[in-house]
Parts: sequence; C-alpha cells; structure tokens
Amino acid sequence: MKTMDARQSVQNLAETIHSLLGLKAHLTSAWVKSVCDIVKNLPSEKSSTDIKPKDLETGSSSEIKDVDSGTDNSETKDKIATLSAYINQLNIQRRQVLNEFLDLKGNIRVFCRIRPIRIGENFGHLRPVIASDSSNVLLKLDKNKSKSYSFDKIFHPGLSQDEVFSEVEPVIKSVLDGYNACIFAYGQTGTGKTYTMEGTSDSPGIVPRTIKALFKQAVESNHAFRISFSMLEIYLGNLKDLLVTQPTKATDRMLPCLSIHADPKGGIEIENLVTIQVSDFNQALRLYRLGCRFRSTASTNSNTTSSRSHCMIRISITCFDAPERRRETNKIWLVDLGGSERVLKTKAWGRRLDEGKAINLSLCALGDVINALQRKKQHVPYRNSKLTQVLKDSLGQDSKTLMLVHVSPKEEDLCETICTLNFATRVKSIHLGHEDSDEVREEKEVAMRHLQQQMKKIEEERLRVRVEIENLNEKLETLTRPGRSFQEQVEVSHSSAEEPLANLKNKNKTGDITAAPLSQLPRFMRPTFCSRRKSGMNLHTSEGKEEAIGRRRRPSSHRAESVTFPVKNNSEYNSDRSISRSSCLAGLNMKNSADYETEYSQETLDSDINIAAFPEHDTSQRTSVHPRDPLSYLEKCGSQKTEKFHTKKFSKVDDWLLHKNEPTVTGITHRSNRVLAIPVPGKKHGGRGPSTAETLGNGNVPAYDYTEENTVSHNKTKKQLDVKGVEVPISEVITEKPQKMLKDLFEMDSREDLISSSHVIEGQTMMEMQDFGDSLSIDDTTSTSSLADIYCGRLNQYKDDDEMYTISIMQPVKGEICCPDSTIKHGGYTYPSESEDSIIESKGDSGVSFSISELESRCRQIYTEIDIKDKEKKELQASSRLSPCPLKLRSQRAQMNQKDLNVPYIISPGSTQSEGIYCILKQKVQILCVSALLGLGFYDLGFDHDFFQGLML
Ligand SMILES: Nc1ncnc2c1ncn2[C@@H]1O[C@H](COP(=O)(O)OP(=O)(O)OP(=O)(O)O)[C@@H](O)[C@H]1O
Repeated sequence: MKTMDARQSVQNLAETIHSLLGLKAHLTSAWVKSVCDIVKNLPSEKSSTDIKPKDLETGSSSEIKDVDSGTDNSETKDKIATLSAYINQLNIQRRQVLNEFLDLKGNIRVFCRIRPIRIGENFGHLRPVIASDSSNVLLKLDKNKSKSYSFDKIFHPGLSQDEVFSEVEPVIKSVLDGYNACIFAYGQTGTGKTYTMEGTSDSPGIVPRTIKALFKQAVESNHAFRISFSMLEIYLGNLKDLLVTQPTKATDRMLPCLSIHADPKGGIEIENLVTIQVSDFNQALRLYRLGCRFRSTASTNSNTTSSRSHCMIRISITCFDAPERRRETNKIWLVDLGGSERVLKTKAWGRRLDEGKAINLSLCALGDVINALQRKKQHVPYRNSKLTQVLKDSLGQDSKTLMLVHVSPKEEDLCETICTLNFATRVKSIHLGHEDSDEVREEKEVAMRHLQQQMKKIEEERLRVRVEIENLNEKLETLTRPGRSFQEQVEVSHSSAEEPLANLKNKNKTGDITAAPLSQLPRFMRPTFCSRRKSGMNLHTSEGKEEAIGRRRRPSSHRAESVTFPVKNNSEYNSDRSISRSSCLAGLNMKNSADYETEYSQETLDSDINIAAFPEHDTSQRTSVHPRDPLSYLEKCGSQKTEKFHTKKFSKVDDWLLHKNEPTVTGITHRSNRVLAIPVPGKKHGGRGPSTAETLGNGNVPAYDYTEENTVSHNKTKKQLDVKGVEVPISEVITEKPQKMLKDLFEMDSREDLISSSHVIEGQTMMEMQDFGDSLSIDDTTSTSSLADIYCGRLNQYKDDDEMYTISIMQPVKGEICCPDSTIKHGGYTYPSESEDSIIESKGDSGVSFSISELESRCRQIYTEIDIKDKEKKELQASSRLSPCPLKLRSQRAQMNQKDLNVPYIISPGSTQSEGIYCILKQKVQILCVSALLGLGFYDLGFDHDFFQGLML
C-alpha cells in the first residue's frame, strides 16, 4: 500500500511539474530544472535502474561496469535504461560546464581574421597588419609607430577554415543548450567575410559547418530536436526573404511584407519570413544554396563579387522534452554583413553608392547599439536599423555573440583596417565592461583550462556510454522483434524524461531527428491542455486528435511550422514593429495584416485541396497555387498524425525547391531562371554562388555535394547532370528556353538554312558561341532565334581553350538598360521605386559581363551580313526595305549613342509578301518585341506613329 502511495505521488508530482512547465514563464528555469532533477532521482519502480548520485559524480557506476555480464533480456533492458538516464545526467553536466566556460570567455567574443595576400597583390612597403600572437594583432601605422589590438583569437592568413570553425564550435554547442546566438562576419569590403561564412566547395565556411555540427550534436544528444531554416537579406535597409522568389513583373504576385515583431520579453520574430523545417544536413544546405542564389552582389572596384546587403541565416531549434534547456525554442543567426567601404575610395555611384551608404549606415547603427550596451545605457537604439532590430535578442546579454572581424593585409587599406579594429575593440569591451587586471585574467584562464578538461572527460564518458548502449541495443535487436530496437519499446514505459538514445540512433539512420511522437514520451512529459495553451505549443497527439490551439489565433502566415516562437496576440506586441518596404512593393495589393492572414488561411485550404487532389509530381494542374503553398502543405502535414507528418515532411524541402522551378505555377519569374552563373575558375571562389550544376537554368538545386571529406573540384562541375539526368557540359551556353511566342515570331523568318545547331534540353536552349579576342562574336550560323535568345537577355556562357567566361546579360524589361560602366545592368521594371531593389544581380550572377553596345553592334553586324547575303541571293532592293528604324533609348548613354543603335529591319527575303501591310506589320511587331525586351519604351521607338501609318498603307 505504501509503495502504491509512493508511486501515485511520484506520478502526481510529474503531472504537476508538467503543468507548471506550461506556466514556466512565471518560474525561473533554475527552479524547473531543480524540480526535474528531483523527479529524475526519485526511486522508480525498478530499483535496479537507480543511479546513486555518488556514481554519477565519479562517472562510474558499478552497474554500468558490469552491464555486459547480463544475459537475461530484461536485465539488459534495465541496464540500457540505466545508461540512458546516466547519459542524460552527463548531458546536464556538460551543459553546466560549457556554460561556465562560455561565461568566463564572455558573452560576446571577437575574433580577427587577416586575409591572405592574393597572387599579384602587394602588401605595400609597410606590411601593416601582423598577427603577433594568437590573441594580439600589431598594426604598423608608419615606420616608427605601431598599435596593438587584442582579441579573443587572431586567425593569421595561413589558418584554415577548419581551425576557424574549431573556435566557433562552443557557441554552436550552447545553441543546443537553448541559448540564442549570433555569429557575424564584419569587415571592409573584399576582406573575406563571405569566404569565412560561406566558404568554397573545397573548404566550406562557418554556415555549412554550423549546420552540420548542429545536426551532429542534436543526434548525439539524448533529445529530439526540431530544426528550421530561414534566410533573408537586408538590402538598402529592407528585409528580403531569400527563400522565396521576388516578383519581377507587375503581374507577379506581391509577396507579403516581412515585419519585425518584438514580444514583451524581448524575443524577436519576423512575420512572414519563410521558415522551413529541415530533417538533415543536406536539406538545410540545399535551402542555404537556394538562398545564396538570390543574394544581392555586384562588381565593385574593391571586389568583383561584392555583397551588397547583409545576408542573415536563421536556424531555429525547438526541443520540448528538455526542461533543462535555456529556452524551448531558440535560434542562431549567421550573418554575413555587407562590407564597410569608403565611397570615395570605391568610387561607387548610382545604385552601388546607395548600397554602400545603406550598409555603412546599418553598420553604424550596429556600432551604436553595441556602444549603448557597453555603457549599459538605459536606451539601446535598436530601432535605428533593421539589422539591429532583427538581432536584438541575439546581441549581448543572455545570448552568445561571436564577431569575426576581417581585415585586409594591404597598406592601402590601412585606414579601413584601423576603423575595423576600433569597431571590434568597442564590441569586445561589452563583455568585459572594463579591462581585467592580469591577475584576474590569469585566474580566468586557469578556471577555463580546468573547465575544458572537465568537459573533455564528460565527452569521453558520454562516448563510452553511447557505445555501450549501441552494443546492447544491437544485441537486443537480434533477440527481440527485428526492425524495432528495444529502446523504442523501452522509451514508452521508461520513466525518464529523456528520449532514449536508441530511438535517436534509429532516426539518425534516416537523417531524421525531428521531434519524436509525443506518444513516445513518458506521460508526465506530455503537455497538459493547459500548458499547451499557455506556451502556445502546437503538438500532436498520437491519437491524431485535433491539435491544441495556442493562445494566439493569428495564423503563422509564412511560417512553415508553428514551432518557432511562442505565439502572441497582436495586442501583446509592442510598438516595435516594422515593415519591409521592399517586400511590400509600395503597398500594391497591400492589405492590413489581418487581411493577409485571412487570405492566407484561405489559400492554405485551397492549396491543400489542390495538393490532395493532384498527385505530388503533377504540379501542372495546380494552377492556382500560391508561392507559399509548400509551406501551407507543411502546415497541413504538421496537423496530421505524427507518423504521417514524419513521412511527408521529409519531401517538403524537395517540394519547396522543386516549386522554384515552376514559374508558371507560381506566376513568378524565377530570377535565377533569367540569369545563370557559372563560376570562373581563378577569378572568384566557387562558394560565391551556385555552380552550373546547381542552377541548370531551371532553378533546381541539387543535393548538396560537398563535405569536408568529399570535395568537388572545379573540373567536376564541367559536366553535370540536369534534373532529368541528361548530361550538360557547361562549356555550352545555357540559356532558358525563350518565350514561345517570341521564338515563334522569329521563326516566321524563312532563313531555315541559318538555323544553328541550337538544341533544347528540357526547357533549356543550348547555344554555342565563339570567342574572338575580347569581344563576343556570334558566327554566321547563329540563328535568328538564337539572336532572339540574346535579345531576351538570357545568360550565356561560352568557353575557349584557356578560360571560361561568364557573360551575364540581365533580362532587360522596361526602363533603363544601360549603365555607365561597361557592365550590363538590369533594367528596373516600372515598379514603384521601393521595389527596385528586388531586381538586382543575384549572388551567382556575377562574372564577365558584356556591354550592351558590344552585343548590339555584334548582333547588328550579323544581321547586316545575313541581309547582305540575302540581298545577293535574292537581288532584293535592300535600300527600300532595310531602311533603319531609329531606336531611342531612355538611358543617358543610349541617347549619346543613339545614332549608332539603328537596328536594321529583319525581313523575310524568301517571302513573297515582302511588301505591303503584312510585311510592315511583321517588321513592326518584330522590332517591337526586340525593343521591348531590350527595355525600350514603345513610344520612344516611335512605334505609335509608324505603326498607325503602316496600318494605313
Ligand atoms: N582566408 C582566405 N583564404 C583564401 N581566400 C580568401 C580568404 N579571404 C578572402 N579570400 C578571397 O578574397 C576574395 C574576397 O573575399 P570575399 O568575397 O569573401 O570578401 P567580402 O569581405 O565578403 O567582400 P564584400 O564585403 O565585398 O562582399 C575572394 O576571392 C576570396 O576567395
């Protein structure tokens, strides 16, 4: 009877604790943790699973040692359970030690990386930046004067990405422990920020490594994590989601605004930011690559592929069954800041100047925030820039912040280097508050060394126990039902709050480490209805009952899963809310947020019906699918039974990526369908943008194909398979298949003999070009349809024996087409001005660009040559028919060269109707199409006048 009572009380206690967990906002985490510890250490039904505290302290249990001696199944099961509990205790110990360690190091750490000198570059006479030791950098100001800066770590130019990441790793660990974190790369333009964050295929940077480490550590831990991925950029002060295609035409559907919310507790959420749950490293990496393709880059005097925005990757982590974590949901931001630059030096102007100014302004705001934090001011000016608003809950205080400052080794960059190092010093002093004395510093170092040793011991012990559990599991699996590990059976009845390891191991085999079904959790760990309401958790019951509705009734809009942040009622948000103008496209189709949400929830239903009605692969029928549909689908999956959820969601990242290939479905032109980028070996690092294989003209992002062990050389990218498995050699020009109507129009031309070897592979027209010297030439075999391709503004790439070039021709639509430099820039579509920023070169677009005039003159030449041949053949009176039509361009340069830009009429020599209304009409329509695609205005062409005159003939 007594035993029964004791059991009952333990059970009740567990329930009580769980209810309290739902109300834990009012409790300290330390309290919850200590109560949980008490529960875990209470005697359970099976006394054999008890772990004496003494054993845990020493890390050696007599029961653990003789665990192999057990021959009986049930005894082995008990021992596995014991080991599971033991490993949980080790996890807790490890967290505590790591936290102490990081606290000693400071919640903001600053590293400095010195870029290596490139081939052909000079340090200058001074050789100004020298890493004097692992934490000091010496800056030579002149021959006699130098200044020393000290940081947490200095990475001298020779250090590898591996070595850099090893210093970053502790922060990643604390993210698993529930801390918010932010790792950002700061520095002058061209100093290697993107190299550090993104890396190359040969030496991946911090972002891919972090994702990998997070998944690895999540698997190794004894908990079930749910990991979500988002990516945005702040361009010209506006937020832009990098996982969704930006509208490029007036007819494209407007994207919802990204708005920043701050809850009363200071947590930041970005409404409408796409958040996709990822199950493994590859999925996350594919999304990352997708996002990288949409980044805004441009060629500047300092860097051929300069980032013109702040690129921010958010990885959210949720774990419901680990009360000892700092938060149920936390996040890490990985930020590649735009490069600070002196506009006088870079000589930027126009848009580049605006971009530079916007970057500098937001970096200033970051500095101000840091300064205010440092001085412990009451008011921290977070609201001065979007960057600081977004990072508000991840800077200083309770979060772990790591800043990687990048400096150039060159003398000519000395001024910028001083500015950068001063900035970094300001940041560094946040956590110090004041400079520590030598004694204090030494004490700290001793303590840190001690903690490191402790951590190492714990890690080793953890590994040992894991191996033991694995062995026991294997043994049991052969004894018990095949295909299902004992751990799975144990965990249902196991009274531990932790998910058993074997289950995680099994998940690991499929790469799926997301939340385990709640039914597998011990009963007392399952949330009560009350706690779910309170915490806004969106959990599913094993019985497939309707999910508990959180306090917030507002749909989570673009969020793929409602796993991210505690949902709040609108009224609970404070006024710290901002809306990205770029996303709003000047308020076209703008509705208030409530309207949006309503609309979205309806669309979710529509799309769900669509998806249910049509097979997953048959996307062609989903005509009304909104770009957000994959997410809607995810949400729908999320509300289904857990097993279904698990099987479905795995394919959802693929679905999301695949969805990008369907501009007709979404009604949005995929920007990278317009422009492909092929890395130029030796000109820039491959990590800058996707390789040909990644884009292949259809927006498909292939599986992530590099690892630290298995790297892909540039050569490998010379032949890639497309989506359908067809080999696509990248030496050929890859363009998107032109719009059918336009192509048809040009094919009305009867010069069949001139049709080149253009061939089509699954929506991509392959076109060969020849390279004559420095300029682009198109040989006589180039068909008019291929010329149409050029005029359509597709990216073409060609290759000669020595070098591979990338020719990027941004698709001109309306508006300006010319830029003062020799690079073709996109024309701004006649969007409201706020939207223009959505149409800039994407990260992967850069490469060798040709001027429009070069291209035009070559094309004109071809036309002329063709026409001369035709004239000889047909003895036509060229003068009467080839009367040039004066083109008027809007841009300054175009106006300057106006007289040179007379494009001859394209005529049909074989046509019997070479005169009269048909011919004129055809000519007009052809010119109209070509010119419109070149971004010329109809009126500027004089089309209205001529056209009507022609009609009257
Ligand atoms: N540690 C390094 N090792 C090798 N190459 C490097 C390193 N750091 C930078 N580079 C090279 O320097 C060039 C410029 O680097 P990167 O584009 O990363 O600079 P950035 O700071 O991101 O510039 P921006 O702010 O303009 O975007 C690249 O070609 C890159 O490969």
